[in-house]
Amino acid sequence: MNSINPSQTQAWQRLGTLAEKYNHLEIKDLFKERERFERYSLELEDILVDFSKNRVNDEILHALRDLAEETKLHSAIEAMFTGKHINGTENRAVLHTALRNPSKQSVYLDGEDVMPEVTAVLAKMKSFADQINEGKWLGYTGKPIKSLINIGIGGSDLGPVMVTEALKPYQNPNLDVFFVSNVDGTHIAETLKKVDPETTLFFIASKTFTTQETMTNAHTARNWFLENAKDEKAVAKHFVALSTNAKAVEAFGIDTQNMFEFWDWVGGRYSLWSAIGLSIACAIGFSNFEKLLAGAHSMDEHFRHSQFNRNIPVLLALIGIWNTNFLGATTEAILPYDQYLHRFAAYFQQGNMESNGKYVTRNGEKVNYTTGPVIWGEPGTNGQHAFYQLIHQGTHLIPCDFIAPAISHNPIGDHHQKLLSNFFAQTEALMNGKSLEQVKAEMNKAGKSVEEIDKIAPHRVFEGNRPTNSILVKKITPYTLGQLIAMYEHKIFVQGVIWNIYSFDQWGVELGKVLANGILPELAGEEEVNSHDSSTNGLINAYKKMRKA
Ligand SMILES: O=P(O)(O)OC[C@H]1O[C@@](O)(CO)[C@@H](O)[C@@H]1O
Repeated sequence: MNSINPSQTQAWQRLGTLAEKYNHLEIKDLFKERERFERYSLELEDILVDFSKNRVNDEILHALRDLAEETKLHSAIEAMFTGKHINGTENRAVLHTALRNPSKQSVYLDGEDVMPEVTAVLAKMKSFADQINEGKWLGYTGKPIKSLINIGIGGSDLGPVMVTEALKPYQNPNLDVFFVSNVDGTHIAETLKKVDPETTLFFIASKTFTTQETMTNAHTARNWFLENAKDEKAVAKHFVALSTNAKAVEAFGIDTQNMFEFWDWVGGRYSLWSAIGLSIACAIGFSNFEKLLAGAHSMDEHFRHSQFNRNIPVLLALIGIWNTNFLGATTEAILPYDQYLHRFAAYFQQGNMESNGKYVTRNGEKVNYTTGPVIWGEPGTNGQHAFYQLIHQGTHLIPCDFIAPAISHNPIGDHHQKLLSNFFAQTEALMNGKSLEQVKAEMNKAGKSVEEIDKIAPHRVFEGNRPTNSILVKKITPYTLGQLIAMYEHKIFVQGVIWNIYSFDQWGVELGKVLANGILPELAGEEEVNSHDSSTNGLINAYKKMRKA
């Protein structure tokens, strides 16, 4: 993969000049062009992406596309889809796109077609999910499974949680699905209270099968189960493993027949399409899981074959780079106006921040520009009553992605229309704002005194000119959700290429874990700890003192 410092490209220099030239560019003024919405929005099947309410014009977009060309984005896209080892520090390919390749057309990795293995695992997942959904997978007392508990964390949890929540309308009503991720004993304790060991099946989801939280929870689950079942042989009916590490699975005591494998070329935060998605396939049925894959594949094809000026992930990525590197934004909000999508932003906290939260380039040098943004967000309209004050009148520039379905799964009265009126109004308000003159006229009309107007009016001014993208989806279905997730995956990929960083490793999560493993034994016993700085020593010793009191 090419390793070009973006800040040294002509396009980047040009963009810097344009940022000065258009320093006072007002989004609302750009709408003097009647066709702006038509020219600055794109559709892919039932998804409309409107990026017209951004501080970009044709000149800026042209320079952004030049940046994509100069940083060799085309060849980087092909390198990913064709199994090149683009995860440079781990010497791995990045082929989550092969997991959603319905044609089964060959995808070669180091000369070997990966599709036969992918197809075999999907077939095994289908067989298993069908047995669960048809009540044919029986527990140790002969009862069908009713409760599924996925034990995993990070990419082995966030994707299954987000998707099963987003697709709850498609969930088998005879199945309860739970997710345990936190090593805080409360998480598994509260979950086990809700289930019967005779009818519960555990998914131990871990790419490495070594993650401290997951293995701790898995052993707790196994002990709880055996306290009831008494017989080790019963484990095989109630535990399956989703992993790349057969040796560790066997050592844990799960029959490798009950292991659904995936591969090191599937990143954890890109793994919901793999065996990690088994809890999804069971919850919503395998045919819906296939639709999820098909939606993602549709976005893959769009991304791989569309010209950059008609390419949704590329344009979202480039506008994000304009906001981050030339307008100074450091965070991005994802605001789904859909309660079922309440874990969507959380999912892309890992997806984006664990991919592009990097400060060293692929050359091993420290970057001289900003890279991955902080991702956050909550469903609308709740966010409007929590943090929209800052988005509208704060000192931070916060680009927002507003997402909404045109059709609700729960059309109760006029609820959905009220939700959508807010969805449409917020981006309009963030763009247009409200001037001092408008505020004063309103207050004057309301009969406010001159003193009150002079005192209060400045606080009621909205500067506006705050950039947003609006993503309108006909309905959140397995297919459209697959498209949405893949859209963001590819946006993140494009930004990583342009920022010249490795988006598919996560060395930054290691140090804390190693230090925690060192502190763990120090917490036992009563002797004072003095092996750290005074703060860490002080905290540990205070903890010990509190426990004694
Ligand atoms: O699936 P596993 O191997 O248990 O890893 C869980 C998560 O832990 C990490 O923080 C890596 O250590 C994430 O990248 C990953 O998704």
